[in-house]
Amino acid sequence: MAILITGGAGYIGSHTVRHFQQQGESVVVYDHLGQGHKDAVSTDVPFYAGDLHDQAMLRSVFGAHDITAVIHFAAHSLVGESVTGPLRYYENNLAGTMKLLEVMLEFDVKQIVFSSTAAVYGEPQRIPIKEDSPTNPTNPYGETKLAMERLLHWSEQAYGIHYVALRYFNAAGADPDGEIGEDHTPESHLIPIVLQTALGQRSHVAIFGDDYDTQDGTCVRDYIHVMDLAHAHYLALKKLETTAKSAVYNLGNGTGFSVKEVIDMCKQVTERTIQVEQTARRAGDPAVLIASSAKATEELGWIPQYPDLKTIVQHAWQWHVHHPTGYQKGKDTL
Ligand SMILES: NC(=O)c1ccc[n+]([C@@H]2O[C@H](COP(=O)([O-])OP(=O)(O)OC[C@H]3O[C@@H](n4cnc5c(N)ncnc54)[C@H](O)[C@@H]3O)[C@@H](O)[C@H]2O)c1
Ligand SMILES: O=c1ccn([C@@H]2O[C@H](COP(=O)(O)OP(=O)(O)O[C@H]3O[C@H](CO)[C@H](O)[C@H](O)[C@H]3O)[C@@H](O)[C@H]2O)c(=O)[nH]1
Repeated sequence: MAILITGGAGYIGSHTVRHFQQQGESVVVYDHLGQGHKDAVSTDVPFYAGDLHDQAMLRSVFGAHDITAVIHFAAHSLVGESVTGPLRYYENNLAGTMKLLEVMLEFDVKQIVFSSTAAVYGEPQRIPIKEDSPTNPTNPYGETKLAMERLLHWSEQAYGIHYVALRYFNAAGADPDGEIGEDHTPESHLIPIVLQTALGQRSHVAIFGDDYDTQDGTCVRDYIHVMDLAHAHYLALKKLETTAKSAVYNLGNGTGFSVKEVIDMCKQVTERTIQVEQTARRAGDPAVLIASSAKATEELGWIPQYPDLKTIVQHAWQWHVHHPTGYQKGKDTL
Protein backbone atom coordinates (compact mmCIF):
# COMPACT_ATOMS: atom_id res chain seq x y z
CA MET A 1 0.00 0.00 0.00
CA ALA A 2 1.28 3.46 -0.83
CA ILE A 3 0.25 7.07 -1.32
CA LEU A 4 0.83 8.51 -4.78
CA ILE A 5 2.32 12.00 -4.76
CA THR A 6 2.00 13.76 -8.12
CA GLY A 7 4.39 16.69 -8.54
CA GLY A 8 6.42 15.18 -5.70
CA ALA A 9 9.71 16.37 -7.20
CA GLY A 10 8.57 20.00 -7.08
CA TYR A 11 9.09 22.50 -4.29
CA ILE A 12 6.15 21.82 -1.97
CA GLY A 13 5.77 18.22 -3.18
CA SER A 14 9.35 17.22 -2.31
CA HIS A 15 9.01 18.64 1.21
CA THR A 16 5.76 16.74 1.63
CA VAL A 17 7.33 13.51 0.40
CA ARG A 18 10.04 13.92 3.02
CA HIS A 19 7.53 14.68 5.75
CA PHE A 20 5.40 11.64 4.87
CA GLN A 21 8.49 9.44 4.96
CA GLN A 22 9.33 10.83 8.41
CA GLN A 23 5.80 9.88 9.50
CA GLY A 24 6.47 6.31 8.35
CA GLU A 25 4.19 6.44 5.29
CA SER A 26 4.97 4.64 2.02
CA VAL A 27 4.96 7.08 -0.87
CA VAL A 28 5.44 6.90 -4.63
CA VAL A 29 6.34 9.99 -6.68
CA TYR A 30 4.97 10.75 -10.15
CA ASP A 31 6.42 13.86 -11.80
CA HIS A 32 7.36 14.64 -15.40
CA LEU A 33 10.22 16.88 -14.18
CA GLY A 34 9.08 19.79 -16.32
CA GLN A 35 9.75 21.88 -13.25
CA GLY A 36 10.78 19.54 -10.41
CA HIS A 37 14.08 17.81 -9.64
CA LYS A 38 14.73 14.12 -9.24
CA ASP A 39 17.44 14.93 -6.68
CA ALA A 40 14.78 16.51 -4.47
CA VAL A 41 13.39 13.03 -3.87
CA SER A 42 15.20 10.51 -1.71
CA THR A 43 16.51 7.51 -3.67
CA ASP A 44 14.51 5.11 -1.49
CA VAL A 45 11.21 6.53 -2.83
CA PRO A 46 9.85 4.87 -6.00
CA PHE A 47 9.99 7.58 -8.65
CA TYR A 48 8.23 7.69 -12.04
CA ALA A 49 9.05 10.38 -14.59
CA GLY A 50 5.56 10.47 -16.07
CA ASP A 51 2.99 13.00 -17.24
CA LEU A 52 -0.53 13.21 -15.84
CA HIS A 53 -1.81 12.83 -19.38
CA ASP A 54 -0.06 9.49 -19.80
CA GLN A 55 -2.79 7.21 -18.49
CA ALA A 56 -0.98 4.03 -19.50
CA MET A 57 1.92 4.99 -17.24
CA LEU A 58 -0.41 6.08 -14.45
CA ARG A 59 -2.18 2.71 -14.67
CA SER A 60 1.09 0.84 -14.41
CA VAL A 61 2.02 2.83 -11.29
CA PHE A 62 -1.37 2.30 -9.64
CA GLY A 63 -1.15 -1.38 -10.49
CA ALA A 64 2.38 -1.83 -9.21
CA HIS A 65 1.97 -0.07 -5.85
CA ASP A 66 -1.53 -0.70 -4.51
CA ILE A 67 -2.21 3.05 -4.29
CA THR A 68 -4.71 3.96 -1.55
CA ALA A 69 -4.77 7.76 -1.83
CA VAL A 70 -3.36 10.58 -3.93
CA ILE A 71 -1.71 13.86 -2.94
CA HIS A 72 -1.92 15.98 -6.08
CA PHE A 73 0.59 18.83 -6.53
CA ALA A 74 1.30 18.47 -10.25
CA ALA A 75 0.27 21.66 -12.01
CA HIS A 76 1.55 24.77 -13.73
CA SER A 77 1.44 27.65 -11.27
CA LEU A 78 2.77 30.90 -12.69
CA VAL A 79 0.13 33.61 -12.77
CA GLY A 80 1.71 35.69 -15.56
CA GLU A 81 2.29 32.65 -17.78
CA SER A 82 -1.34 31.63 -17.31
CA VAL A 83 -2.56 35.01 -18.57
CA THR A 84 -0.64 34.66 -21.85
CA GLY A 85 -1.20 30.89 -22.20
CA PRO A 86 -4.56 29.94 -20.68
CA LEU A 87 -5.00 26.86 -22.91
CA ARG A 88 -1.78 25.36 -21.61
CA TYR A 89 -2.97 25.94 -18.05
CA TYR A 90 -6.40 24.40 -18.54
CA GLU A 91 -4.80 21.49 -20.39
CA ASN A 92 -2.30 20.71 -17.67
CA ASN A 93 -4.18 21.62 -14.51
CA LEU A 94 -7.76 20.74 -15.34
CA ALA A 95 -7.48 18.14 -18.13
CA GLY A 96 -4.47 16.58 -16.34
CA THR A 97 -6.54 16.21 -13.17
CA MET A 98 -9.37 14.62 -15.18
CA LYS A 99 -6.93 12.01 -16.52
CA LEU A 100 -5.75 11.30 -12.99
CA LEU A 101 -9.29 10.99 -11.62
CA GLU A 102 -10.23 8.54 -14.38
CA VAL A 103 -7.35 6.25 -13.41
CA MET A 104 -8.13 6.64 -9.71
CA LEU A 105 -11.67 5.45 -10.41
CA GLU A 106 -10.44 2.50 -12.46
CA PHE A 107 -8.42 1.41 -9.41
CA ASP A 108 -11.15 2.32 -6.91
CA VAL A 109 -8.99 4.98 -5.21
CA LYS A 110 -11.32 7.52 -3.68
CA GLN A 111 -9.21 9.85 -1.57
CA ILE A 112 -7.34 12.88 -2.85
CA VAL A 113 -5.70 15.86 -1.19
CA PHE A 114 -4.80 18.58 -3.65
CA SER A 115 -3.08 21.95 -4.01
CA SER A 116 -5.47 24.80 -4.40
CA THR A 117 -4.45 28.39 -3.87
CA ALA A 118 -5.30 31.79 -2.44
CA ALA A 119 -5.52 32.84 -6.10
CA VAL A 120 -9.07 31.39 -6.19
CA TYR A 121 -10.27 34.42 -4.20
CA GLY A 122 -9.01 37.13 -6.54
CA GLU A 123 -9.24 40.59 -4.96
CA PRO A 124 -10.62 39.82 -1.49
CA GLN A 125 -13.53 41.74 -0.04
CA ARG A 126 -12.47 41.12 3.56
CA ILE A 127 -9.21 40.42 5.39
CA PRO A 128 -8.44 37.88 6.77
CA ILE A 129 -9.90 35.68 4.07
CA LYS A 130 -12.13 32.81 5.15
CA GLU A 131 -13.00 29.76 3.07
CA ASP A 132 -16.54 30.97 2.43
CA SER A 133 -15.34 34.28 0.95
CA PRO A 134 -16.37 34.90 -2.67
CA THR A 135 -14.14 33.21 -5.26
CA ASN A 136 -13.41 35.49 -8.20
CA PRO A 137 -10.02 34.57 -9.66
CA THR A 138 -8.28 37.38 -11.53
CA ASN A 139 -6.19 35.07 -13.73
CA PRO A 140 -6.47 31.73 -15.59
CA TYR A 141 -4.22 29.98 -13.06
CA GLY A 142 -6.65 30.70 -10.23
CA GLU A 143 -9.56 29.76 -12.50
CA THR A 144 -8.05 26.35 -13.23
CA LYS A 145 -7.59 25.69 -9.51
CA LEU A 146 -11.17 26.72 -8.78
CA ALA A 147 -12.34 24.52 -11.65
CA MET A 148 -10.38 21.62 -10.13
CA GLU A 149 -12.16 22.21 -6.83
CA ARG A 150 -15.53 22.19 -8.59
CA LEU A 151 -14.60 19.08 -10.57
CA LEU A 152 -13.84 17.32 -7.30
CA HIS A 153 -17.07 18.54 -5.76
CA TRP A 154 -19.07 16.98 -8.61
CA SER A 155 -16.87 13.87 -8.63
CA GLU A 156 -17.77 13.33 -5.00
CA GLN A 157 -21.48 13.48 -5.84
CA ALA A 158 -21.14 11.21 -8.85
CA TYR A 159 -18.39 8.77 -7.93
CA GLY A 160 -17.89 9.05 -4.18
CA ILE A 161 -14.38 10.51 -4.44
CA HIS A 162 -13.57 12.34 -1.19
CA TYR A 163 -11.21 15.29 -1.35
CA VAL A 164 -9.49 17.97 0.66
CA ALA A 165 -8.60 21.14 -1.23
CA LEU A 166 -5.81 23.05 0.52
CA ARG A 167 -5.73 26.70 -0.46
CA TYR A 168 -2.14 27.70 0.27
CA PHE A 169 -1.15 31.28 0.62
CA ASN A 170 2.55 32.03 -0.13
CA ALA A 171 4.73 28.95 0.34
CA ALA A 172 8.22 29.85 1.52
CA GLY A 173 11.24 28.55 3.44
CA ALA A 174 12.93 25.18 3.19
CA ASP A 175 13.43 22.00 5.17
CA PRO A 176 15.37 23.01 8.32
CA ASP A 177 17.71 20.06 7.60
CA GLY A 178 18.99 22.12 4.68
CA GLU A 179 18.92 19.28 2.17
CA ILE A 180 16.02 20.34 -0.02
CA GLY A 181 14.61 23.75 -0.90
CA GLU A 182 13.08 25.96 -3.57
CA ASP A 183 14.55 25.83 -7.09
CA HIS A 184 12.25 27.00 -9.86
CA THR A 185 13.43 27.88 -13.38
CA PRO A 186 12.68 30.63 -14.03
CA GLU A 187 12.28 31.79 -10.45
CA SER A 188 9.40 34.19 -9.94
CA HIS A 189 8.80 34.05 -6.19
CA LEU A 190 9.83 36.96 -4.04
CA ILE A 191 11.93 35.35 -1.28
CA PRO A 192 14.22 33.26 -3.52
CA ILE A 193 14.68 36.25 -5.82
CA VAL A 194 15.70 38.46 -2.89
CA LEU A 195 18.09 35.80 -1.57
CA GLN A 196 19.64 35.27 -5.01
CA THR A 197 20.24 39.01 -5.06
CA ALA A 198 21.91 38.77 -1.65
CA LEU A 199 24.15 36.06 -3.11
CA GLY A 200 25.15 38.38 -5.96
CA GLN A 201 23.39 36.26 -8.60
CA ARG A 202 21.08 39.13 -9.51
CA SER A 203 21.86 42.82 -9.62
CA HIS A 204 18.66 43.91 -7.87
CA VAL A 205 15.13 43.03 -6.80
CA ALA A 206 12.34 44.70 -8.75
CA ILE A 207 9.53 45.82 -6.44
CA PHE A 208 6.34 45.44 -8.43
CA GLY A 209 4.38 48.56 -7.53
CA ASP A 210 4.56 50.93 -4.55
CA ASP A 211 1.18 52.57 -4.97
CA TYR A 212 -1.05 49.90 -3.41
CA ASP A 213 -3.36 50.81 -0.57
CA THR A 214 -1.08 49.24 2.06
CA GLN A 215 1.10 50.64 4.86
CA ASP A 216 4.14 51.19 2.63
CA GLY A 217 2.48 50.95 -0.78
CA THR A 218 3.79 47.46 -1.62
CA CYS A 219 1.76 44.24 -1.77
CA VAL A 220 1.10 42.33 1.42
CA ARG A 221 1.20 38.52 1.52
CA ASP A 222 0.86 35.75 4.09
CA TYR A 223 4.05 33.64 3.96
CA ILE A 224 3.72 30.08 5.22
CA HIS A 225 6.58 27.66 5.85
CA VAL A 226 6.74 24.81 3.37
CA MET A 227 7.12 22.22 6.16
CA ASP A 228 3.95 23.52 7.79
CA LEU A 229 2.21 23.02 4.44
CA ALA A 230 3.66 19.50 4.27
CA HIS A 231 2.24 18.65 7.68
CA ALA A 232 -1.18 20.00 6.72
CA HIS A 233 -1.27 17.42 3.90
CA TYR A 234 -0.57 14.68 6.38
CA LEU A 235 -3.33 15.87 8.73
CA ALA A 236 -5.75 16.31 5.82
CA LEU A 237 -5.17 12.77 4.60
CA LYS A 238 -5.59 11.34 8.10
CA LYS A 239 -8.87 13.24 8.41
CA LEU A 240 -10.05 11.90 5.05
CA GLU A 241 -9.13 8.36 6.07
CA THR A 242 -11.06 8.60 9.33
CA THR A 243 -14.09 10.69 8.31
CA ALA A 244 -14.37 10.34 4.50
CA LYS A 245 -15.55 13.96 4.59
CA SER A 246 -14.52 16.41 1.87
CA ALA A 247 -13.44 19.91 2.83
CA VAL A 248 -11.63 23.07 1.78
CA TYR A 249 -9.04 24.75 4.02
CA ASN A 250 -6.95 27.92 3.85
CA LEU A 251 -3.34 27.51 4.91
CA GLY A 252 -1.51 30.63 6.04
CA ASN A 253 -0.14 32.20 9.21
CA GLY A 254 -2.72 34.97 9.40
CA THR A 255 -0.03 37.66 9.31
CA GLY A 256 0.77 39.84 6.33
CA PHE A 257 4.15 41.22 5.28
CA SER A 258 4.71 43.81 2.59
CA VAL A 259 7.27 43.29 -0.16
CA LYS A 260 9.47 45.90 1.51
CA GLU A 261 9.18 44.17 4.89
CA VAL A 262 10.21 40.87 3.32
CA ILE A 263 13.25 42.52 1.72
CA ASP A 264 14.18 44.12 5.06
CA MET A 265 13.92 40.74 6.79
CA CYS A 266 16.16 39.21 4.12
CA LYS A 267 18.72 41.99 4.70
CA GLN A 268 18.62 41.28 8.43
CA VAL A 269 19.04 37.52 8.02
CA THR A 270 21.70 37.58 5.30
CA GLU A 271 23.57 40.65 6.54
CA ARG A 272 24.16 41.49 2.87
CA THR A 273 23.38 44.47 0.70
CA ILE A 274 20.29 44.00 -1.45
CA GLN A 275 19.68 46.55 -4.19
CA VAL A 276 16.06 47.27 -5.06
CA GLU A 277 14.42 48.99 -7.99
CA GLN A 278 10.90 50.31 -8.03
CA THR A 279 8.98 49.10 -11.08
CA ALA A 280 5.39 49.02 -12.30
CA ARG A 281 2.73 46.79 -10.78
CA ARG A 282 2.61 43.17 -11.96
CA ALA A 283 -0.70 42.41 -13.64
CA GLY A 284 -3.17 40.43 -11.55
CA ASP A 285 -1.57 41.08 -8.13
CA PRO A 286 -4.14 41.73 -5.39
CA ALA A 287 -2.96 44.32 -2.84
CA VAL A 288 -3.40 42.19 0.29
CA LEU A 289 -3.84 38.43 0.79
CA ILE A 290 -3.97 37.22 4.39
CA ALA A 291 -5.54 33.94 5.43
CA SER A 292 -7.78 32.97 8.24
CA SER A 293 -6.71 29.38 8.86
CA ALA A 294 -8.98 28.95 11.87
CA LYS A 295 -10.89 26.18 10.10
CA ALA A 296 -7.72 24.10 9.53
CA THR A 297 -6.73 24.63 13.16
CA GLU A 298 -10.16 23.62 14.47
CA GLU A 299 -10.87 20.69 12.15
CA LEU A 300 -7.40 19.34 11.36
CA GLY A 301 -5.56 20.42 14.51
CA TRP A 302 -3.08 22.24 12.25
CA ILE A 303 -0.78 24.63 14.11
CA PRO A 304 2.13 26.05 12.11
CA GLN A 305 5.46 25.17 13.70
CA TYR A 306 7.47 27.91 11.99
CA PRO A 307 5.12 30.91 11.89
CA ASP A 308 7.62 33.74 12.09
CA LEU A 309 9.00 35.28 8.94
CA LYS A 310 12.55 35.39 10.29
CA THR A 311 12.68 31.60 10.67
CA ILE A 312 11.13 31.14 7.24
CA VAL A 313 13.79 33.38 5.66
CA GLN A 314 16.60 31.77 7.72
CA HIS A 315 15.66 28.31 6.47
CA ALA A 316 15.41 29.55 2.87
CA TRP A 317 18.78 31.31 3.21
CA GLN A 318 20.44 28.17 4.57
CA TRP A 319 19.27 26.32 1.44
CA HIS A 320 20.41 29.05 -0.96
CA VAL A 321 23.83 29.53 0.65
CA HIS A 322 24.60 25.81 0.55
CA HIS A 323 23.00 25.22 -2.88
CA PRO A 324 23.69 28.45 -4.82
CA THR A 325 22.87 26.73 -8.11
CA GLY A 326 19.94 24.78 -6.73
CA TYR A 327 19.83 21.10 -7.61
CA GLN A 328 21.73 21.53 -10.82
CA LYS A 329 25.48 21.54 -10.41
CA GLY A 330 26.99 24.25 -12.58
CA LYS A 331 23.63 25.84 -13.42
CA ASP A 332 24.40 29.32 -14.71
CA THR A 333 20.97 30.72 -15.58
CA LEU A 334 18.33 31.78 -13.09
N1 LIG B 1 4.41 27.87 -4.39
C1 LIG B 1 3.34 28.49 -3.89
O1 LIG B 1 3.46 29.51 -3.20
C2 LIG B 1 1.97 27.93 -4.14
C3 LIG B 1 0.87 28.61 -3.60
C4 LIG B 1 -0.40 28.09 -3.81
C5 LIG B 1 -0.58 26.91 -4.52
N2 LIG B 1 0.50 26.28 -5.06
C6 LIG B 1 0.27 25.03 -5.79
O2 LIG B 1 1.01 24.00 -5.15
C7 LIG B 1 1.47 23.03 -6.10
C8 LIG B 1 2.97 22.88 -5.95
O3 LIG B 1 3.58 24.14 -6.12
P1 LIG B 1 5.17 24.26 -6.21
O4 LIG B 1 5.53 25.67 -5.91
O5 LIG B 1 5.78 23.16 -5.47
O6 LIG B 1 5.34 24.04 -7.76
P2 LIG B 1 6.45 23.19 -8.56
O7 LIG B 1 6.38 23.66 -9.96
O8 LIG B 1 7.76 23.27 -7.86
O9 LIG B 1 5.90 21.70 -8.44
C9 LIG B 1 4.96 21.17 -9.34
C10 LIG B 1 5.51 19.84 -9.85
O10 LIG B 1 4.54 19.23 -10.70
C11 LIG B 1 5.19 18.69 -11.84
N3 LIG B 1 4.20 18.65 -12.92
C12 LIG B 1 3.54 19.71 -13.46
N4 LIG B 1 2.70 19.26 -14.42
C13 LIG B 1 2.82 17.91 -14.47
C14 LIG B 1 2.22 16.89 -15.25
N5 LIG B 1 1.34 17.18 -16.23
N6 LIG B 1 2.56 15.61 -15.04
C15 LIG B 1 3.49 15.30 -14.08
N7 LIG B 1 4.10 16.23 -13.31
C16 LIG B 1 3.76 17.51 -13.51
C17 LIG B 1 6.36 19.62 -12.10
O11 LIG B 1 7.43 19.00 -12.82
C18 LIG B 1 6.78 20.03 -10.68
O12 LIG B 1 7.79 19.17 -10.16
C19 LIG B 1 1.01 23.53 -7.46
O13 LIG B 1 -0.18 22.86 -7.80
C20 LIG B 1 0.75 25.02 -7.23
O14 LIG B 1 -0.25 25.49 -8.09
C21 LIG B 1 1.76 26.76 -4.88
O1 LIG C 1 10.55 39.98 -8.15
C1 LIG C 1 9.52 40.10 -7.50
C2 LIG C 1 8.65 39.00 -7.21
C3 LIG C 1 7.50 39.23 -6.50
N1 LIG C 1 7.19 40.49 -6.08
C4 LIG C 1 5.96 40.71 -5.30
O2 LIG C 1 6.04 39.89 -4.15
C5 LIG C 1 4.75 39.40 -3.80
C6 LIG C 1 4.78 37.88 -3.75
O3 LIG C 1 4.98 37.41 -5.07
P1 LIG C 1 5.27 35.87 -5.42
O4 LIG C 1 5.48 35.82 -6.89
O5 LIG C 1 6.35 35.38 -4.52
O6 LIG C 1 3.94 35.15 -4.98
P2 LIG C 1 2.45 35.41 -5.46
O7 LIG C 1 1.75 36.05 -4.30
O8 LIG C 1 2.37 36.11 -6.74
O9 LIG C 1 1.94 33.92 -5.76
C7 LIG C 1 1.96 32.83 -4.86
O10 LIG C 1 0.77 32.72 -4.16
C8 LIG C 1 -0.37 32.71 -4.98
C9 LIG C 1 -1.52 32.60 -4.04
O11 LIG C 1 -1.59 33.79 -3.31
C10 LIG C 1 -0.35 31.59 -6.02
O12 LIG C 1 -0.82 30.38 -5.53
C11 LIG C 1 1.02 31.39 -6.66
O13 LIG C 1 1.13 30.11 -7.24
C12 LIG C 1 2.11 31.53 -5.67
O14 LIG C 1 3.34 31.53 -6.32
C13 LIG C 1 3.78 39.93 -4.87
O15 LIG C 1 3.18 41.08 -4.39
C14 LIG C 1 4.70 40.30 -6.03
O16 LIG C 1 4.22 41.37 -6.81
C15 LIG C 1 8.01 41.57 -6.35
O17 LIG C 1 7.71 42.72 -5.97
N2 LIG C 1 9.14 41.34 -7.06
